[in-house]
Amino acid sequence: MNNTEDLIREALAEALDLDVVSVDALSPDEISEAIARLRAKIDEIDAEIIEIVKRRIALSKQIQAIRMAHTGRRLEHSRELQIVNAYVEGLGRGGGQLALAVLELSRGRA
Ligand SMILES: O=C(O)C(=O)C[C@]1(C(=O)O)C=C[C@@H](O)C=C1
Repeated sequence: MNNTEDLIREALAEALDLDVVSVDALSPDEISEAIARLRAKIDEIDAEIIEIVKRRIALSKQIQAIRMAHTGRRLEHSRELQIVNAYVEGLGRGGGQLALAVLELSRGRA
């Protein structure tokens, strides 16, 4: 049994709430059901991500407004670098793209 097969079996077993799954024994409807259940979980996570990003944007705008009022500068490049590095550390190279997208949502185009 290779790793991919194990992964699929475990995913199906978890999604369908079964102890052991023989993948070959599942009907097309059961496979569709498993995918629908996994997608529902993804939808929940995406909704949470959207809420969290909205909270982040609000905080970022507060900081930007405060700094703008006190220094006349809205952005802080060194802080943005820290953030990009943290995302790369946490998620690998693609994390950097995500950080840039989050930053753009938070402060507009740099
Ligand atoms: O941390 C700050 O100083 C912010 O203004 C927030 C934030 C961000 O969204 O993370 C936004 C703009 C700055 O250039 C740096 C970071």
